[in-house]
Amino acid sequence: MPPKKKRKRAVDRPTIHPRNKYSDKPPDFGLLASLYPSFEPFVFYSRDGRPRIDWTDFNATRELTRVLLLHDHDLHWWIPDGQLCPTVPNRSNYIHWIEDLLSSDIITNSNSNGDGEVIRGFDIGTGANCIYPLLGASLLGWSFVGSDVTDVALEWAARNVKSNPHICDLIEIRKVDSGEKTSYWEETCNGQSIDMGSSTQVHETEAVKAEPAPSSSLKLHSDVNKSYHGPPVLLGVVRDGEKFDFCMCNPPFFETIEEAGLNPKTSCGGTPEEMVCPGGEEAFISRIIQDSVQLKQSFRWYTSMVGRKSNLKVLVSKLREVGVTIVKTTEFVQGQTCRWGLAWSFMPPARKIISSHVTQKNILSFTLEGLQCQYSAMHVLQSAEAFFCSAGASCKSNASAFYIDITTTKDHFDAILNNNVQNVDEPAPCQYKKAPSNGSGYSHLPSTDLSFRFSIFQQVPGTLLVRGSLQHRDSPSEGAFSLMFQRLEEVLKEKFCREKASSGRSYYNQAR
Ligand SMILES: C[S@@+](CC[C@H](N)C(=O)[O-])C[C@H]1O[C@@H](n2cnc3c(N)ncnc32)[C@H](O)[C@@H]1O
Repeated sequence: MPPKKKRKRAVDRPTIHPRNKYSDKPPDFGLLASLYPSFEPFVFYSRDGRPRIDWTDFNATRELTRVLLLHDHDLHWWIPDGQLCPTVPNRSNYIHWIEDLLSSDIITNSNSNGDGEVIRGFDIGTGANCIYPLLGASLLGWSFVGSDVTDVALEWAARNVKSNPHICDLIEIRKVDSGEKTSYWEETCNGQSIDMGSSTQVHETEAVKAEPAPSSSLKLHSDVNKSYHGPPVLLGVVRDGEKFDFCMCNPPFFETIEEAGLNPKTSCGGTPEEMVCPGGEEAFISRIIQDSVQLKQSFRWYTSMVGRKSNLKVLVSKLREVGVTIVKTTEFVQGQTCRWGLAWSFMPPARKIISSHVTQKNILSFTLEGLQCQYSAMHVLQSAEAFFCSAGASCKSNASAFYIDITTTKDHFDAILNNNVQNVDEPAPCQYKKAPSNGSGYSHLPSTDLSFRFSIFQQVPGTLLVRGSLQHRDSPSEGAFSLMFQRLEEVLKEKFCREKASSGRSYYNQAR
């Protein structure tokens, strides 16, 4: 019997972001107990002499969070009994991942305020604990809007902000109205609550109606998948003209409180309002996606935590359908549990993932960017096959590996290039000149058969890399191959891309 494949243990996986305060040194319960008498009763020593706490005791986990925020982050913090109690090292990982996204050069890297200074984030469902704004503001100086729906969350989030005068100017707590209107409610440093009045923006029902019919085909999925019927999430909460660098969310993961269950090994609290929403996290995050389709570049990055890998897959497919420019995922390992981070953007990419042409003559490639959402790689493969077959070439396709092996003769080339000549406005600066003869009019067409492989690769959602590779290196027919590939690029772009081929005849500038 072959040896069983060993499952990668959680221990082998990176569990903490390298910039996380606790990456080198986990919290020292013994030290904290000696410094904070209120924490001391919760610490006991196991047989190996190591200080421990009872993770099933809500009071112990809450006191640990309180002293960690105080000791390591200079933050004053508290939540009432039963509210969701965050673990500081885990929540910090999400903040640092966003920091990585913001500093990456994948998308245009300008600050939302245009002043290059304060990063502005939106925490969807900040909770009573208000943990992300508190950490983001104290660790990185970011400013936040933290939204929530429940009175207890709004009241305690505001208290937690007010208890920290050094960062309170950076955080606004915003009420999401689940009723007819969305009103804004801010807590200022001196404790005044300000009702900003009714929003002129659409409330939830209207927001749903306002979406264009196919709403980038999210409907396709929502018919079979879960849909959200709750208070507004982003649309109707974000104000007209507001810009953010990112949004983040630790969504209500579960559909029922029974499903949420009680993890017998820990007690982090969590009320039904915090943990549960109809349709669970899939529905909640799908709403964020729907809202992002409307809000587009109002946020540089949209992000959410995802609790289940199966949901992550569904959500990534939804994102592929709505034409985002980039999707990023990460894994957060938290003790024995795994969570995932999902991020997407509608900002233009700052750099090409791969250059649109490669330098080898016998391998050519181009990207199909801005693929219309109703098309997939399979459609492109089929069209390419039709393109070659209609010219009489012999095609052998492998649909599961997304390639076609093609053999063409001089006559096939003639057929393809003849068509090409009719559609090309400017002469291609290559060795093949239009000749005053019959057929394609091209001299130097291959005298022997030409075999090549046409392959398709998904780069990012909405972007395919199309590659053609000649079977024989240093073939004398490279030029003809290149011309034929140009023709194919035109045809595919014309058919599948929002921006048609005429706008990007980049192959003439092919670097060799
Ligand atoms: C799992 S808790 C997360 C709390 C906190 N961010 C954390 O990570 O510990 C989810 C929060 O989302 C809030 N929530 C539910 N629906 C919401 C909505 N439509 N808009 C804003 N917050 C919402 C809940 O009240 C709850 O506080």
